[in-house]
Amino acid sequence: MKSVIELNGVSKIYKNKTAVDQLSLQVEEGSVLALIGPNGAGKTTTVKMMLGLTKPTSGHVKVFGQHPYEKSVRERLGAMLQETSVIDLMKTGEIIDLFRSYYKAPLSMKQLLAMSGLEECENKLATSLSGGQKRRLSFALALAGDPHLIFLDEPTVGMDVSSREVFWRTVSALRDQGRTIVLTTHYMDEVEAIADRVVIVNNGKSIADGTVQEIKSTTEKNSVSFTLTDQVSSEVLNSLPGVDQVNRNGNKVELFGADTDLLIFTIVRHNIPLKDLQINKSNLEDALQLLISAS
Ligand SMILES: Nc1ncnc2c1ncn2[C@@H]1O[C@H](COP(=O)(O)OP(=O)(O)OP(=O)(O)O)[C@@H](O)[C@H]1O
Repeated sequence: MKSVIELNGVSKIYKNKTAVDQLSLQVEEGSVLALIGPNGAGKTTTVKMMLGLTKPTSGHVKVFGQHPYEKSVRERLGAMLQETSVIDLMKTGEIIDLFRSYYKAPLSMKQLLAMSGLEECENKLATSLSGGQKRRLSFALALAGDPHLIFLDEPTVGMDVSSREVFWRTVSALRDQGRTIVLTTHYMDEVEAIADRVVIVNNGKSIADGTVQEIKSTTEKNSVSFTLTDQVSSEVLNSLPGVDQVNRNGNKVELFGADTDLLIFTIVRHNIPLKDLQINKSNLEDALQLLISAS
């Protein structure tokens, strides 16, 4: 697979604040990379360096094998950044047309309105759009030049559930067409649904890098919990196949083990008398919090 973005030992220092610290990573063509981490971790600064909007203090950034501030690179990028600025007194359709005019082979107005879910807003003044609609306009503008590489910095903040659905369906379709997508978000369900690869950033450093499953498995703590309806000793529970740990409070029991299917098979096979059985799977949010606190 070809790398579209290469970061090699990249740091960014603002006065005496190190926002990004020796970050190296490659982004493969046709993939969705999610950069996640707490507020102030350095995600937006990293995206801005990939876009050529901020120069690294040290290290190298290459996009399509070139410096990101080259015109030929910029023509192939689209970005939806956190600030949504709306040009006063222009209609949604007029702003989209203005952005289309910057590119040699823009997408059509019809395509852009459909992809962003703004069909009903073409003739509305941009200043009268809701917060979520302004984010969608920002998405339409990012796509105006039919970009090969798309940056989405916290794209769905302010969008309602159905807008989010339209948004992620469009992003998935873009990936299926071979577009490369770099995403930052604080919504872990979105990362689990869309990302091919996740890089966790904390204090400007990459502290984990892998697929969603790989990241989750580094900290996985799956369990089944239930209420005993008859006496069973803790020794018996501890000795069951697949059980790594037992937490018990009277007749409330939680059995931990990597494979919850095996835990259920085991408790059925050993006729453990129980009610209110629940399966508890660790999620990406748990993994993120654990990895951050351990770093
Ligand atoms: N222009 C700037 N001047 C000085 N410090 C800055 C500047 N931009 C960012 N920083 C600092 O760099 C650090 C990283 O900021 P950045 O915006 O990249 O974080 P982030 O991970 O995107 O955060 P969030 O999730 O809140 O958007 C923060 O401590 C921030 O205050």
